[in-house]
Amino acid sequence: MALLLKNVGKTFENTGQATLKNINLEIKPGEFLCVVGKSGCGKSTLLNLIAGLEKPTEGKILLNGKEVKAPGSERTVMFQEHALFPWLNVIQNIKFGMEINGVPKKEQDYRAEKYLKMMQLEDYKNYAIHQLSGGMRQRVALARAFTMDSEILLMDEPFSALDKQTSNHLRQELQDIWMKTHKTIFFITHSVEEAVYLGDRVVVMSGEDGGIKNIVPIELDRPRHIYNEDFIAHRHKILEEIQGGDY
Ligand SMILES: Nc1ncnc2c1ncn2[C@@H]1O[C@H](COP(=O)(O)OP(=O)(O)OP(=O)(O)O)[C@@H](O)[C@H]1O
Repeated sequence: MALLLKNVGKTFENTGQATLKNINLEIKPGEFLCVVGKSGCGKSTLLNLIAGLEKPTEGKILLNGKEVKAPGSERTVMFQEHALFPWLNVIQNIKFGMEINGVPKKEQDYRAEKYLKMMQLEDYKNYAIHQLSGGMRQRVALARAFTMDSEILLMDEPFSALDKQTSNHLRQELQDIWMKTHKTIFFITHSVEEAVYLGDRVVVMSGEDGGIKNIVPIELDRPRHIYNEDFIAHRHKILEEIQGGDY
C-alpha cells in the first residue's frame, strides 16, 4: 500500500505559522521509514496528518491514489505513551483493538496468540498491566498494534521512555517482527542510532522551514551493528544534517 505526500503543508490556526511546508514524500509498500529532526520541527504533526487525525492546510496525502481524509483501518498508530488500559489484563489489552474493529473471536485468538509468542509474552497473558515492567508494557502495545493487521504502522517515538538496554532490545524485536510481516512502518525517533538501525531510509526534517532537509538511504545489511564503520558513517552524516538539534 503506497503512501504519497504531495506538497503537504500544515499551519495551525492559533499560531498562524507554518509547521510543515512543501512536504513531498513517497512511502513504499513494506518500507521502514524513519523520521528524525529537532524537537518541534513537526514530526508528530506529519504522523497525525498521515493518520488522518489532522488535515493538511495545503497539498494532499494519497493512500493507493485515494485522498486521506480520516483515520482508517489500514493505518494503526502507536504513540510514545503505550496507552494500555490498566483495568484490562495483557491478553485483554492485546485483543481490545480487534474487538472494537469487529474481528471475529476465532481470528482474535489466533492473532493474539501469534503476537504474544513473537513478543515473548505467552507466560504473562493474564498479568495485570501494573505487574509489568515498562519494556513489557511496550511489548504489549507492540503486540496490540500488530494484531490490528493494518498494512501501515505509524509509530511516534515508541521506545523513547525506556532505558537504553530495553529500547535496544525492543528495536531488535521490532526489526524481527517487521521482517516477518512486511508492514510499512513510519517511525519517528529522537535517536539517530535507532533510525540508522531500523530504517530503509531516514527522513531528516528541517527545523527552520518546515520542510524535509534530506532523505538518507541506509543500504546496510540487516541485522545492523552499531559499531560497524559504515553504520557510524551513516550516523555521522545524519547528525551533521541535523546540526544544532538537541541530539
Ligand atoms: N494541535 C496543535 N495546535 C497548535 N500547534 C500545534 C499543534 N500540534 C502541534 N503544534 C505545534 O507544531 C509544532 C510542531 O510540533 P510537533 O509535535 O509536530 O513537533 P515534533 O517534531 O514532533 O516535536 P518533538 O520531537 O518535541 O515531539 C510545535 O511548535 C507545536 O507547538
